[in-house]
Amino acid sequence: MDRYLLSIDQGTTSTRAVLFTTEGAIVAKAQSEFPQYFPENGWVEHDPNDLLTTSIDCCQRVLKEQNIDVSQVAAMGITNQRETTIVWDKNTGKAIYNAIVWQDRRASVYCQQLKDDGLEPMLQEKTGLLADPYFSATKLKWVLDNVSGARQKAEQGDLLFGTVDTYLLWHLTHGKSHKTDASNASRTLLFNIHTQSWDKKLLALFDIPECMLPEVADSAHDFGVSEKSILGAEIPILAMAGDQQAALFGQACFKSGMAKSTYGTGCFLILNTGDKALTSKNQLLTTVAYRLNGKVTYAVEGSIFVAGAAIQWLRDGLKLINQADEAEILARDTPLSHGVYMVPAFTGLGAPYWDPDARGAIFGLTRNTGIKEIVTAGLQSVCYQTKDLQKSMEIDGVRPVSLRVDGGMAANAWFLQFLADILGARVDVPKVIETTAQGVAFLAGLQAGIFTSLEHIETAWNLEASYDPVMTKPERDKFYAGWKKSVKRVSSELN
Ligand SMILES: Nc1ncnc2c1ncn2[C@@H]1O[C@H](COP(=O)(O)OP(=O)(O)O)[C@@H](O)[C@H]1O
Ligand SMILES: O=P(O)(O)OC[C@H](O)CO
Repeated sequence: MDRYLLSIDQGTTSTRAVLFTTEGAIVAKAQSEFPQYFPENGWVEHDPNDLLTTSIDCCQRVLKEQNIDVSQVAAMGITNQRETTIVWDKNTGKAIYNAIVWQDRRASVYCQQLKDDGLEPMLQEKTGLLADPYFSATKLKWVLDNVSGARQKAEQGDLLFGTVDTYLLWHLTHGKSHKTDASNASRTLLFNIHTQSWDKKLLALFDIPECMLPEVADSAHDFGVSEKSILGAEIPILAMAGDQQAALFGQACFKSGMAKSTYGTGCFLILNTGDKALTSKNQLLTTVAYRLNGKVTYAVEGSIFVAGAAIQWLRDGLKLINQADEAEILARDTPLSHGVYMVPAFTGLGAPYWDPDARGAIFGLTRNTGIKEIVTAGLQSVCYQTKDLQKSMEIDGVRPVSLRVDGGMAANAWFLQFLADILGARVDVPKVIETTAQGVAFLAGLQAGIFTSLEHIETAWNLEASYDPVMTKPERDKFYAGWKKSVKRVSSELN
């Protein structure tokens, strides 16, 4: 009887369940979108129940459509949008407030205060992160400070905190397992990445009761079993990882110097630095890539908040295109000398600028500017932002030996060629671009003994296409100089 690995990939705009063979090939997938809530300017929320029900529904659909008996699923893994913060009552399982999404900027004033108080170097030293509202701690503090009765209940031990992995695990195991993995913990601003434990000084700073926090485990670990009533039989949950780290794993970037960049709603470039936790002097993040048998592999990360979302905005906001893939047709028909720059700082700027109050702009408009120039500038903005990250990594003394890409925008060949040109580096696309789901399936397979080693997993990664740079250096430098000038002009310091 065939056996399978099942992944839940709970993302920012949709949830997927992906079923893999025990060799790591995709058998089938199911996907569901859910509502986004924007209660105030800069706030982004999800209903936690939507995240749970879409996860269960996608698993049920994928198994049913393939007519697969649940007992054939050897193991499952959970990967998730990171940092998004949920607090729930452990007696009822009900969240006391909506999930506060990673993009949410409500804590920006508080974060500025942390910077003004000179606390950012200490935060960076312990956690590898910065004083930015992106991370969980300041969102969790907001819930405890603003939801009536929350702090008292938390102190009594009645409330639990989790990122989305933890929330799903707790519900799938009917409250039996309150755990996270080290890659997710490393995004909270509460976790000391050197000691691999919740940091007492940070818990005191943010005023977070330790009893709310999950136990932190390896990324491949026996997290519990899903309750029989949910999917028809118990399935061992053998892996959890933040989605970007899971993609690094799915891209088989196991050696120091290997990097991947995922182009979904945002873009996240992660470079494996092996057993060294590099402290960036250039505003990049240091993060746990994965932890196996207690051994931590670290990474540096550049996070860009708006990548594919810029194309979505051109489609849904400005209605300049009907479908995302039209962007490629328009770009192919646009001379590179068009002179338009778009800076999609819709929710501020992430790495390396970390300017939560910057807002977007389009520069260089003339009477000749039309739809195709603006759409092309949208695609190019994502390449320039990747260049910013590459430059920052170089200043920090690390240079990707190769860049493996994935995510929705990796379907756009024009974009990938311009990316290779602007980076002056080769860009590789794998055959399976569901690398996030694949990464956590690999991790679950490792724990189940289906994959015997990282070398074994490497054999399951296959190249689909490579893009080599053809642009000259003077041209590349000229385009990039135009971007740097534009990005300076959206800085919040000027507003
Ligand atoms: N051919 C394309 N060209 C440019 N952008 C695209 C293309 N296809 C999809 N996208 C963008 O990719 C994003 C979807 O990617 P996906 O990896 O599914 O995102 P997420 O997991 O963050 O929801 C959307 O923002 C969409 O605008
Ligand atoms: O849901 P995604 O794929 O946009 O990823 C979100 C990131 O994990 C946020 O840090």
